[in-house]
Amino acid sequence: MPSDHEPSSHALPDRSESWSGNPIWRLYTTYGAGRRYAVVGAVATVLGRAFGLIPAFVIGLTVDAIFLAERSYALPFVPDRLVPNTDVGLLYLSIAILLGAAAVGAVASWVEDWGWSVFAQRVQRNLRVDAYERLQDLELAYFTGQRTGDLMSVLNNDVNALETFLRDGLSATLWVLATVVGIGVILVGLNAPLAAVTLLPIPVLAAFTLLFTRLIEPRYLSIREEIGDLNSRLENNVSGIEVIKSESAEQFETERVAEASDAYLVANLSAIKIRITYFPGLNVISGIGFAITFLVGGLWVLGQPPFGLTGTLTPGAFVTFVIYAQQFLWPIIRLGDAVDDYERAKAAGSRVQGVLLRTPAVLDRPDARPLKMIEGAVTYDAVRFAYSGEPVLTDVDFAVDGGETVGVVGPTGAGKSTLLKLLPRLYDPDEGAVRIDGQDVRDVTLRSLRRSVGYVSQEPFLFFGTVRENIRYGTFDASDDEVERAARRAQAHEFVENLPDGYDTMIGERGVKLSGGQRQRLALARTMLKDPAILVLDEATSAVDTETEALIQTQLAEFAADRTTFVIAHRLSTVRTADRILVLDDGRVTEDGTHEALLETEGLYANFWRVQTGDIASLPRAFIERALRRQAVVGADDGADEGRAN
Ligand SMILES: Nc1ncnc2c1ncn2[C@@H]1O[C@H](COP(=O)(O)OP(=O)(O)OP(=O)(O)O)[C@@H](O)[C@H]1O
Repeated sequence: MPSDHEPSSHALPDRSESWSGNPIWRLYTTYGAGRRYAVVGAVATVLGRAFGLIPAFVIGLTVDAIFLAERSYALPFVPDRLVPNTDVGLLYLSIAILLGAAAVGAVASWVEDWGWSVFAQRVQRNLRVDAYERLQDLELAYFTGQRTGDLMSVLNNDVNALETFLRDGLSATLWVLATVVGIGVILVGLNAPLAAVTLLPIPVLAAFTLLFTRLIEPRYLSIREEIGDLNSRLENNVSGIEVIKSESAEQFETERVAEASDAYLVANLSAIKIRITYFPGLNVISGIGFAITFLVGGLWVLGQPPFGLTGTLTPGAFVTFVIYAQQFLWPIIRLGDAVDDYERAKAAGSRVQGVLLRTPAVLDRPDARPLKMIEGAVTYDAVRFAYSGEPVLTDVDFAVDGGETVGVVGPTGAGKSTLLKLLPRLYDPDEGAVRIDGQDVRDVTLRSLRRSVGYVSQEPFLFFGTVRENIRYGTFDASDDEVERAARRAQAHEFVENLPDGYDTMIGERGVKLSGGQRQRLALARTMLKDPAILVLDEATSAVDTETEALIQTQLAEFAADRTTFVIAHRLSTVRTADRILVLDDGRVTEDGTHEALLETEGLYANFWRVQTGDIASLPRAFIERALRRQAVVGADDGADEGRAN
């Protein structure tokens, strides 16, 4: 079995492939590297089946040769000299063959399960790792447009459905084929016309199964969608449990979960109705087939063969026919299961493929080179950007010299975060270009770009793990001393030291045990440890108290002195000392200058300053009216931001 860290032995599927054709086949051709295990499983399946068919044949032979003396005891592939010449000796031989067949069958069954399971588990492992790798390569916009639960269900349920089919479905299909072919060959050898009667239900069963697949396929697709919905709801609620509790929304959420569960139930029931009709249908068809074999064979043994059939049918051969005809039932039910697994796997396969083959909107160009950082000058050149529809940034033009500290301020929703997310290519502009030291960020490798740009967001994400692991995240080779130094600079060291296990304290899945300000300081420490040439602080200290912020500012001033730094802030004291301040309003840079210069301009910045220094009385009427209008718009878009400053 592969270890957890076994490197994939296959290349990731080519994104430029066209995705027509059967998704399971495509996935098999890409991920079937462990098919030698499947081959072992397949050989064991066929061998097990061959030995499983021996008893019915030997019982028939024993009846005819020993009890009725109607034919000689002739075993295929066994020389006559090895066959005893007394009836009791022959009986012992029959029993020995039956026991031997059972023993070989048991060993074959073990090997069969082992081979198919190892094969399917390896496919599952590689497919999941690749699907995850491809998923995380996709652009940020893909994730914001998808629900987490949906993505989780692709990586979990869908990958598992494929594993189930490869483990059980494929082996069952082969098992059925081996059984039908094996029984067919033996029966034709014993009595061809009666064999034709016994095998008659097979085409009928095939047609019935085809009808089943047509009916069930769309239902399985909708089950997959509903389970995605349900997972999303559950995931969302577990993450938002604090809000649910504080808003006493338990009843409301239970109802929403019930609704999603109802939809899943309805989708499942619709498939179940088809499935539970299918299996009895199979039984009825094979039961009728069995009855016909019994009737024709029975009449024949009685010397009255119907339909003008001629020749003789010995009672022993009839017993063999009857046992085999009954044995059809199991393979057919297994076939039903296999078809069922196949349909689920096909629905799952097309969703997994959707992730595997999706081309990221933001990716390295074929000729991308590492970023050559010279002084860290940043230029935005006629940049336009929209998430979808409404433009968020319009004709943004500015140039920042290497080493400058630039404050970015503006009303909520003006596009400040968006503006700076274009720098590490979390999004690409629709028009214009963002350049670092003259190089378009789209022409350099993402890896080198993102190593050079440190982005500390307003709501930092902490991973489940220790404080140390969280600070070291991204700079995995940093020493403990370096981690501590970064924490000191971010004013995090003291509170970390006071945690129960200091730097080794485990923090919750999203750092829930830490305050907002503490989380921000850890995120800041993480970026300081990374030591990027360009630093973007997006409201990175907004949750920190003013006293701690003042301490952070002193450290930051030193840290930012020799690197280009952008500081997005609502609290203007945070950017007051910046070399330059850009004012963004409605997606455009409307003011650009030092704090003093902007105050003199008497524009938006000067009014913000008045608000923050409590000089409300001298605010121009137009500013207040505009702010009220903007609040109405932003409030309609995003109620959470309503109470913010500015
Ligand atoms: N992922 C997204 N998908 C779609 N629209 C978005 C997305 N992120 C932001 N927006 C929209 O883009 C606009 C600008 O958002 P942005 O976060 O850049 O503003 P901001 O100036 O940083 O605001 P704030 O001061 O409130 O943080 C807003 O109207 C917002 O609703």
